[in-house]
Amino acid sequence: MLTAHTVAQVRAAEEVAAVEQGWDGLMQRAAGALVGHLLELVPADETVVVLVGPGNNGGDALFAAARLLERGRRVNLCLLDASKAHPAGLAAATGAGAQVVDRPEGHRVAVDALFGIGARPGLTGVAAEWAAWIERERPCVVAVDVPSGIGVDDGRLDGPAVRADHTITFGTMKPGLLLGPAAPLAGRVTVVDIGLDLAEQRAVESLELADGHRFRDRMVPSAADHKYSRGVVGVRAGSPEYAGAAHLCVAGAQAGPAGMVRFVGAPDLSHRVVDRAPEVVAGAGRVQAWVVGPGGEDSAEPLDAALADGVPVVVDATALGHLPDRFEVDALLTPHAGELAAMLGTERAEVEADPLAHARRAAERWSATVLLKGPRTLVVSTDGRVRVNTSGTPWLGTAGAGDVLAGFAGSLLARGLDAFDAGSVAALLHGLAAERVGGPFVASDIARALPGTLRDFCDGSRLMRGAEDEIHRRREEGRP
Ligand SMILES: NC(=O)C1=CN([C@@H]2O[C@H](COP(=O)(O)OP(=O)(O)OC[C@H]3O[C@@H](n4cnc5c(N)ncnc54)[C@H](O)[C@@H]3O)[C@@H](O)[C@H]2O)[C@H](O)CC1
Ligand SMILES: [K+]
Repeated sequence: MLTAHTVAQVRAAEEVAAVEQGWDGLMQRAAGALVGHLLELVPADETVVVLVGPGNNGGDALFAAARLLERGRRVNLCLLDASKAHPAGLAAATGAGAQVVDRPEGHRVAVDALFGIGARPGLTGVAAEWAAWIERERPCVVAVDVPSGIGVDDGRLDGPAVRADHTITFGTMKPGLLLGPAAPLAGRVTVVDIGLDLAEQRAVESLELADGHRFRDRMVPSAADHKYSRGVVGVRAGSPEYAGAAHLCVAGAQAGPAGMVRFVGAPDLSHRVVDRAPEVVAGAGRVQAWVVGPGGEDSAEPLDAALADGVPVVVDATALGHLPDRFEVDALLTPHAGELAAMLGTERAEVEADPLAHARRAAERWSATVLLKGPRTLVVSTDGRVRVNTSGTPWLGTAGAGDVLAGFAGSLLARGLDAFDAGSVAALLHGLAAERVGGPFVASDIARALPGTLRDFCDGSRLMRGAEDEIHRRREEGRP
């Protein structure tokens, strides 16, 4: 599981680490880690330009520049404000032979050390000009700690920011490297250890395939299980206009760990669902969770009927327009940005600019877990926990993908996961299934890939196969 911490949490952990390592020690450790990655990332014959800001972020990079020069690399410096550049770092870099240049133009590799976690979002003046040069010329950019100018705690963009290919971040991920419009600006992120202890701090989390062991026992049936003990998931989805949504939601529900899918809808739609998926039981009956809304009629009735059962519920699409004042059951709301905007009476662009704040607001407002779909799907619980999903591909922007997701999440809920786990595991596996298929694909392909993805998640077999392959490769190459 990846974890990201806020600026305040990092600052507090730095204070503790500095008692042992000293502030200089911390900075040297950050610089050392940075050098190691730069030596790997930057071709030996390239001259690197380091964009140096006024704080410790610039300091990290100046000490790294000195060490690069000692290793025979060529480094130029662009100083945002020569009078404010970290004095000892600047002395070290220039002492090792770094040249100060006025402009970054002409370089093909840049290190972005303008601002780190001390930054306000949005660059101005010369820093904004240098960010514009990066946009225009697209040099390879390695960002130090964070791409300068992003909203570190929330992933907001408030004006220009640096677009990086790689980010070497210290001690922990930062929320802005994972979520919101800022996340894509970080490129590939590497977390390096500088001795910060954040283990006890609540983090923004991101599940990975390797986290299956946390959920395995709650999903894989035991020898004593039967279809009812595995959980029954009920689906109220589809309409004459959107019959396909019923099929896709059912397909998602069938791909999950529950033992049975029940479908409730108009008689001819029910017949069509059962014709296509003979394992489905049509008609009302006991369920452990409901999925309501995909392609459904714009009416309050399906959600009201589901809520009357008092079991957990996934609420999607049209049902999001008929929410109760507050949920009394464990509920997972699965809007995209447009739907969340409508729920909160705001604009889609507002939600896209600050997804975390809006998802939080809705979770509080309705006392429900909110899964906000997007390139980085967010899951926010009623008690403020946050998970961000990083799996998936842009091919997932395809009709019906959300119907499959809602059904699959419903199956996890029926199996006994709470809404936070069900939503975040569903988003992870939905994205991994998409990666597995490759794309282009249709939503049914995702539903078909989900059972194998779920199995790999639970038994770790793909990981083990990956590790075995790696061991085999190393042996063949005579490596340890
Ligand atoms: N504390 C340590 O010893 C360590 C820090 N590390 C690195 O340091 C940065 C954080 O450094 P800090 O000096 O606190 O802040 P910045 O370098 O990010 O910049 C602060 C400086 O810039 C001004 N400023 C901020 N935003 C803007 C803006 N948008 N436009 C103009 N000016 C801005 C602000 O007022 C300050 O004066 C951290 O990220 C690490 O890279 C290491 O981790 C080692 C330990
Ligand atoms: K930076």
